[in-house]
Amino acid sequence: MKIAVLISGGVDSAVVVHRLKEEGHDLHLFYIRIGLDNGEGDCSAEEDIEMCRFIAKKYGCPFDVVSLHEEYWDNVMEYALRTVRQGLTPNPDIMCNKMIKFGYFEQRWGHEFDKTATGHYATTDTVGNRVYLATAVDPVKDQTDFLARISYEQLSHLIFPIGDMPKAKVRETAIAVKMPNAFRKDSQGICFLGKINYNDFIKRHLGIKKGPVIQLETGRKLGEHNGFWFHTIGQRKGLGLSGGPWYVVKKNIHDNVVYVSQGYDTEKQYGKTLHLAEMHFISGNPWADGCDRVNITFKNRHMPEFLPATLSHVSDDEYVIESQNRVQGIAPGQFAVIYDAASHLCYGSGIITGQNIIL
Ligand SMILES: Nc1ncnc2c1ncn2[C@@H]1O[C@H](COP(=O)(O)OP(=O)(O)OP(=O)(O)O)[C@@H](O)[C@H]1O
Repeated sequence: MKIAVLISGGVDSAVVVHRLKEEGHDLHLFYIRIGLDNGEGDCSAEEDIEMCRFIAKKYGCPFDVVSLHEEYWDNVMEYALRTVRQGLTPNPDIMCNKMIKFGYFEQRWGHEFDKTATGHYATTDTVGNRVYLATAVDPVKDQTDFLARISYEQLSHLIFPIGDMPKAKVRETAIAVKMPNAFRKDSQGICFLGKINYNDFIKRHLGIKKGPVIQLETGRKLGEHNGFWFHTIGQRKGLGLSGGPWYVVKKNIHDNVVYVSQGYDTEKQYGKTLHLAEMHFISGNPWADGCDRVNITFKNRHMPEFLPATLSHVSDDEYVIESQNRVQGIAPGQFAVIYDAASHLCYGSGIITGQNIIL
């Protein structure tokens, strides 16, 4: 098969190259440049590209560096800043996969190949005659949540050659074949948060606007913040308050107020009901005959646990998740990713809406 391989210079995609080459495929490697404005966050790119060159040479594969810098800025960054400005919590990694890696890349280069491969920890499964996104063998490394917004067409063209390997095995393989990046640290989310100082970035684009930090239960002013856009529901660190722990539990965007609640066990930071809009099912709605309290599992952020719950379709654009257990930090704007009850198939995702943000 002719396969385009997206490589980052990291160990996972390097092992993808090794595996596919061993299977005898015809590979073309691509590194995507996604620097931010002013080159922000792109300092490691040259080092990464050198690593990719080395891997391409080692395996005798053609290698290209392609730029999607502007597309990244116009789509992912624009979305992230717009979302933060609205007081919501964005997920740039999800958008980067949908719009950049599997959007523009596919349109311009990937479509010329039989498949596009990445080092994501995910698998696919066929049920009936439809392909579904499915979870990785290594539940801690599973990255299906970052892929939960891609289209069926995108999914159909993708393969995830290391999704059936535990991370430890990936590293062992890299060491065994003397991959120069075998001991490289894992990156944390590709696109944005892992590479730059998030607060500096937000400050540069949205500025500073002082406002009060108020204890929700008592209405007492505890301090000042620099703008609601620096704070997200469920946040604990970076509030600068003594006598904590303090959690952000509510925001008033209109008046620039951040509400906090004290203590590990404060009920205010938990909820069991999540309201979702803009539901997207990757391989079509699995409950086309009706979705009323069907058993599912879900994630409301990137984390190893799959939370048991039920899902109901309550109106045209609204779905509701009722979680069995209380969920910490339900942040509007974030994606709730929907899995089957066995946490095997990833059906898609909806965007969390909520009452803890006053517009
Ligand atoms: N700049 C890039 N250019 C091309 N492909 C990329 C780039 N960044 C990430 N990828 C692809 O997306 C996959 C997932 O990226 P992520 O940063 O989450 O990976 P990771 O688990 O640290 O993997 P790796 O060890 O390969 O970097 C990578 O394995 C790679 O296939």
